[in-house]
Amino acid sequence: MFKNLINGEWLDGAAVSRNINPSDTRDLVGEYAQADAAQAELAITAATAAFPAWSLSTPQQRFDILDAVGTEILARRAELGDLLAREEGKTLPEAIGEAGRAGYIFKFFAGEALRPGGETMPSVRPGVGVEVTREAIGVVGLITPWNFPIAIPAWKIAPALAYGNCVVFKPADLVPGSAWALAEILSRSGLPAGVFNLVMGRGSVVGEKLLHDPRVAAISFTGSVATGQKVATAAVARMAKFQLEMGGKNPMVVLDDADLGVAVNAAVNSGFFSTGQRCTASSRLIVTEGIHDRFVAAMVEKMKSLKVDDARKAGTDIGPVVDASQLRQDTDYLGIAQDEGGTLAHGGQRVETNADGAPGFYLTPALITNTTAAMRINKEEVFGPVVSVMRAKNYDEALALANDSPFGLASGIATTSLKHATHFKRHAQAGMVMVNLPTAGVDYHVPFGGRKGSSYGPREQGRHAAEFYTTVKTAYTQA
Ligand SMILES: NC(=O)C1=CN([C@@H]2O[C@H](COP(=O)(O)OP(=O)(O)OC[C@H]3O[C@@H](n4cnc5c(N)ncnc54)[C@H](OP(=O)(O)O)[C@@H]3O)[C@@H](O)[C@H]2O)C=CC1
Ligand SMILES: O=C(O)CCC(=O)C(=O)O
Repeated sequence: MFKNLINGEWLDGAAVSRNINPSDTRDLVGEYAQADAAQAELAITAATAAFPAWSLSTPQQRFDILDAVGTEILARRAELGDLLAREEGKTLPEAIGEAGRAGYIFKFFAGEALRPGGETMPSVRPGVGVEVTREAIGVVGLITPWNFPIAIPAWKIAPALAYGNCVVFKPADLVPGSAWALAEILSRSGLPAGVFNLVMGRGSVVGEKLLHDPRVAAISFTGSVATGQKVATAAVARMAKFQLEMGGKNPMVVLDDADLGVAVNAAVNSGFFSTGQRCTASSRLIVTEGIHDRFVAAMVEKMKSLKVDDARKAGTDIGPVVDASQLRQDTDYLGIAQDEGGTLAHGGQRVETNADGAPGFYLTPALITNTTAAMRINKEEVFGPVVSVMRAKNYDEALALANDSPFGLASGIATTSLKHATHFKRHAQAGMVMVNLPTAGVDYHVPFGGRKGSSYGPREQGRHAAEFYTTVKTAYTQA
């Protein structure tokens, strides 16, 4: 049984959760502790007690710890990637890549611990000096989703610690394995007891405790819009700082002048890789008249070559959906899209067993054509390997359709026109814009986040992470 880490000790939970491999549902990855509210309370108490000393730790101490954690993750990325692929279902190369990304994130924020910055300036009053510095905010509650079981925890935990905060980390119940492995590395890193706490357990129990405890100064959340709204309501009620990364309905515009191969590769990658379970996935393809039919035909040809199989098997392009509930959501939307008048051009078949006969949550990637902006398939996040195509008369209509969404995370365009690429970068209503690239698969050293219903609060990742994990102090001194 894998236990929770609270105040430097490994503790049994109040219950046990079974971590199941979605590629083969007979395979039990492990049994993991599930905390109750009392155990979450213990973790918050430990983090609160550890904060005064940790917030005053030196940049060297923080650098050494975070750098060592990054080094170990990178050295073990194949093993950590294997565990990740086994519990979440993304392919082994994707999972190893994600583990590597987590390692580099720790190294990036190790460096940031050495670059605290600050400003000094004269006051407008004679003889007075002004210093502007950043300080840690306190205990932060980190609530993460299942689709990036090690990278998202890393990009919340590493900056939190780098800037001197103490952490209570609640991973998604579906993927405790990667979270536990990361916590185990952190437990040997030299962090004082209580600075980092792992509290595996249900969102409705542990997550809710973090939202409502007045000692938790800030909440960083990634997950669904519905839960994000709960986080916001609870945090505002007690004036806690919060940051939300939620859904996307990311468009990719394909213009007549696009390189067909580039456009198809970008659309297949960002629509279907990681089984479409990325908030940055391109789920709306907006294609201009002159290339529409050639593009759809090339997409279908490419999709025929995609191998849907066990996530850890060599040659698999698309692993299973994460669980039965997400699979139901995906197939429900396939039905909704067709009922609304869309055409299932390819895929969308439920596959009960993989090539070796193992039962899993397999679904072949689906392309739905003849859709319009009014359809639910173009408004609501599916979070699976389901992509729709809309026709546009020209660039202007394509841009308008791309921006016609309650979400605004990532937006892409495939074009060889510098004029259109430049205009799109300026006018796409999204936090991230990609030209001739997939909308998914972002760098780890630059800001990540969106607009409208996708995100709320300061950006994550890169140097911008300091905005959330620190608070600004302005000090005046009369000489
Ligand atoms: N933007 C993104 O990256 C993601 C978007 N999604 C979207 O969300 C849909 C549903 O996925 P799901 O996993 O249910 O997403 P949730 O928003 O329910 O889960 C995200 C995290 O929030 C926790 N949580 C759940 N309820 C609460 C609560 N009341 N208070 C505090 N924390 C809570 C979850 O815990 P627990 O796991 O224990 O329930 C998990 O750790 C997907 O189909 C997809 O559309 C999902 C994942 C990532
Ligand atoms: O596309 C990426 O690299 C990141 C996606 C992500 O963070 C998410 O899906 O939650």
